[in-house]
Amino acid sequence: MAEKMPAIVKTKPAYGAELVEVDVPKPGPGEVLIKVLATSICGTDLHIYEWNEWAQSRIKPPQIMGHEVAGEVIEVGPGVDTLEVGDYISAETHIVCGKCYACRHNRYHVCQNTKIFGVDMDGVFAEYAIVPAQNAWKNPKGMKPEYATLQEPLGNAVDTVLAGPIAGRSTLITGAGPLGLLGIAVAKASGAYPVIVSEPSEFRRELAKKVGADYVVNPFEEDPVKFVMDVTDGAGVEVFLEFSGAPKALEQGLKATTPGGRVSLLGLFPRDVTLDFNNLIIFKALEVHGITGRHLWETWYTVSSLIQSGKLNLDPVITHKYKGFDDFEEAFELMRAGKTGKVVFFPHKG
Ligand SMILES: NC(=O)c1ccc[n+]([C@@H]2O[C@H](COP(=O)([O-])OP(=O)(O)OC[C@H]3O[C@@H](n4cnc5c(N)ncnc54)[C@H](O)[C@@H]3O)[C@@H](O)[C@H]2O)c1
Ligand SMILES: C[C@@H](O)[C@H](N)C(=O)O
Ligand SMILES: [Zn+2]
Ligand SMILES: [Zn+2]
Repeated sequence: MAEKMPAIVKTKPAYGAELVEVDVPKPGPGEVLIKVLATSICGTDLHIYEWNEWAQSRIKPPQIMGHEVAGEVIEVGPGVDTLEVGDYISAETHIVCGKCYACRHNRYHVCQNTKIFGVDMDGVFAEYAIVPAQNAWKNPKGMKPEYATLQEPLGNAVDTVLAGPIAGRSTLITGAGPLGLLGIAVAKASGAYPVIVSEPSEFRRELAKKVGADYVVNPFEEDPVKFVMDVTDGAGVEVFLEFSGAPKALEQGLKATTPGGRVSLLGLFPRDVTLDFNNLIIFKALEVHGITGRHLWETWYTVSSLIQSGKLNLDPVITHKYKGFDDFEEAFELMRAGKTGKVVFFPHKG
């Protein structure tokens, strides 16, 4: 096996990243080495690439980027008895402590000592990568690598959409970025109707329709609250799923939700948000959920089954596929410009 490999590395504390030759790592105790078959870009990778305030406070270059992955185990480190060479895996990115109050209540998704690979340590934008065995998820052999790598963000979408009843429920999704698009796919596969999507980008509204949205609205040109009221005969939606992180979308979504309805919030807001809590949440008796990460490991079972059911319309979500990493800068710039859904790399060119 090769001793060196190309990897997308955050080399400096500045905008961008570099494609460099690095050593193929050796798995330590409790780790496995995988051959990366597919890996996809997350919004968090973009923040690291752009070197925003959050990245500056958390990332310690030089570091291999990336955390969404599908790969084959090619070497097993000391003490690993749950995996063997040839296993086809994806990975939960949150490395949890198992010891804190949250973990001891089986709330691993909110472990207070969470570390994330590709964020707090080297990641998977490389031909080979290390995965902690405790974070590996075994995939069925037949699952396409381009779907298997999407399971981690799909887990975010599944926890958002399935935080309450969804079948047959009128649903508003704000934001059709990569996560919102996955949310649309999950909502449609789960029987939501009608699914109304509010998204300012025309490109992404078109993608939303391809994935299965029943209605789309441009919130910068039309009032999405009036739009929802018209579609729902004045009732408002039963379910509001926030995937944009835009404060305005949150307010509009709350206004468009029917009294007694359910609100699940995944988008991260860039600043504190001011809201009329009394009229928008309390007097409407809304059920509000904050969503983070994935439930371990219930969410992974659901995601894997949804993919295997064939009911998730993922192909339109994957807008860009790259063999190798040579064009990684183009991929990141397209994503920055909002001209993509999910972007998938297949690191091995052969
Ligand atoms: N809670 C978690 O665990 C978790 C995990 C992953 C991502 N996230 C967050 O989820 C959100 C979605 O992720 P993404 O990668 O799809 O982000 P993204 O920035 O690519 O997508 C956001 C979309 O919202 C749209 N938008 C902007 N203003 C809007 C408005 N007023 N109304 C409706 N839509 C509007 C944008 O055009 C864009 O298409 C982000 O805020 C991200 O930080 C949270
Ligand atoms: C790291 C972050 O981007 C990851 N997708 C999560 O769910 O937490
Ligand atoms: Zn991520
Ligand atoms: Zn913990």
